[in-house]
Amino acid sequence: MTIVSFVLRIIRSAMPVALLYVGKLIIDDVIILSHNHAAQTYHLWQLVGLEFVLAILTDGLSRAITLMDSLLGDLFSNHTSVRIMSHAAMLDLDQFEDAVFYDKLERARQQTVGRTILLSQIMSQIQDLITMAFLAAGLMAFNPWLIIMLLFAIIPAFLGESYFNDRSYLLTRGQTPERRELDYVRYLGASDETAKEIKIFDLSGFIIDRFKQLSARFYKDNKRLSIQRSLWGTFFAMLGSVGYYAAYVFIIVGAIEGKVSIGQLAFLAGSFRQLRSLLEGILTRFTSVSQGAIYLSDFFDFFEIRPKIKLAAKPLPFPKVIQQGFVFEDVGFKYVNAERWANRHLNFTLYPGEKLALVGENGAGKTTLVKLLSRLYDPTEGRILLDGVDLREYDLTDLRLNVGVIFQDYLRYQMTFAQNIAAGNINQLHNDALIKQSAKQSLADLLAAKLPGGYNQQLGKRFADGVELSGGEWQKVALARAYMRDAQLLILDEPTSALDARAEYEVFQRFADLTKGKSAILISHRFSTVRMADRILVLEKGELKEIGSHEELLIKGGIYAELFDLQAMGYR
Ligand SMILES: Nc1ncnc2c1ncn2[C@@H]1O[C@H](COP(=O)(O)OP(=O)(O)OP(=O)(O)O)[C@@H](O)[C@H]1O
Repeated sequence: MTIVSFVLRIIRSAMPVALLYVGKLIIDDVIILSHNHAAQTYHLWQLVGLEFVLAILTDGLSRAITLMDSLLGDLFSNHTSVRIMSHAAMLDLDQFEDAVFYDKLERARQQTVGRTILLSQIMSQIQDLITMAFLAAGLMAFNPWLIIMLLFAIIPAFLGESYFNDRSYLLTRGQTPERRELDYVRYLGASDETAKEIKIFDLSGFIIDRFKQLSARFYKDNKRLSIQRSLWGTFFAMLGSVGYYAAYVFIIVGAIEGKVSIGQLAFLAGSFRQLRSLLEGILTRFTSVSQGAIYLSDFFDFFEIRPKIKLAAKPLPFPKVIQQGFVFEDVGFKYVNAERWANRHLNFTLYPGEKLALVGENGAGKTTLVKLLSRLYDPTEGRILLDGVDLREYDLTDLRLNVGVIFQDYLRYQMTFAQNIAAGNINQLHNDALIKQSAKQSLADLLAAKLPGGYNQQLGKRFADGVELSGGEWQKVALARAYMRDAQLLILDEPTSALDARAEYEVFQRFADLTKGKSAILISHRFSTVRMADRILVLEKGELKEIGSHEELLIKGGIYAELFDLQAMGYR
């Protein structure tokens, strides 16, 4: 389609000069005929017919080009969005936690909306330049000096435009973090997810003020540049006009002196008028094309970002049955921009079939440990072995299939009930039996029975006919995801925090049954849950402080015993 559009444009670019030239021939003919009434008019009517056909063709070509442009624009936009999503999916979690990365992502994303027309603009630019070349060739045939005069008239304008393009790009680029904040504030101010809290705390005034502050600053900076640009632009345009009119006068004088025919005068004057408006168009477009081109480098910058988690050159398949378990050897992890270690000096073994509970205060490093096990991050120091081999040697997809994690901040997909569960193993999206079985295991099946649409019920309030669930109900749905795959290690990060006491008890009874023979890690702040584990690992400030069974740790009388007593006291 791009090639067709290009060819059409080339043909279209020859049209103005052809029309003008036929016009010239017509005028010259009419003048001859007006002096000589006996002459044949057949040739004249042929020319008029030709001009008519050319005019219709010009119009048709323009429409075809516009159509192609809009279709190409849509395709381009869809294609780039897909590419951005696919590339983002390849990158690591910690890259998403980095502000510089977000700026790049944001700038790349802008390209899909703002720059879709770039391609058609470049093609229009080429088309107009070719038209100009045709028109200029006509002028050149008349007198080469005219072209040189015109060139001198337009060069300052081009230089001026590119200077301001650079400045405007630098300004916009510098504003990227604030623009993201602006978008975020706009989202806070008007979104279904934030409305409840914004109302309760009456935050709208605060948010609107922040928006006004940020947007006023942008406005001020942009205004200054726009005014400068416009003043200089006017000055350069005036210079240009002086050049055109000097050349124009030159031709008129030629006509008065009888050096050019009236037809030629009409042709040259027409060429001039067209050249002038073409140049204007080219200059304006030059601004957006060159801006587009500069912004395009951001687009490619984003695709330059490579994931840091290296895939093994010869990845090993995940063991069919884990033999020795996971061994942590002095594992430490520090987040990219953090001062503190989130995990440090971890030495322990998770045996096959073992149920291990992680306990520790907020920020002790429990979730981080789980992220290391599922290779969302690699350890900063030390290593994790699985059956004696470094986790990094295993095939990543295989590993993720075998290590199932339900995080505490799981997603509430605004999709159907069944799709929400199938998210746990999207290859089984159409396996209704498995979805139902998983729902049963997490107690979500009772919920499905109550929903008007059953398993096809749209969840969440964002789309039509959606039903909102309670916190605990969402949690049961998310929990069902864990049962969608036959993972050998199942990790639940505070999976029952929103469940009522009865549901929690039942969920764990089932969990214990369903994961018999498999390894599992539970993170919980509820000791009623924790004590069901074979062993408990107590973390403090990222380090392992105690490990053992509930009874052993109580006898030891350390941190675990203290925390347990504290909670038990609350129930007395
Ligand atoms: N994405 C991140 N970037 C930087 N630091 C982080 C990030 N996530 C967590 N941290 C820091 O790492 C430390 C451990 O966090 P982690 O989430 O592992 O704690 P946790 O034990 O799971 O806490 P909680 O019980 O509150 O869920 C915290 O001090 C936290 O500030």
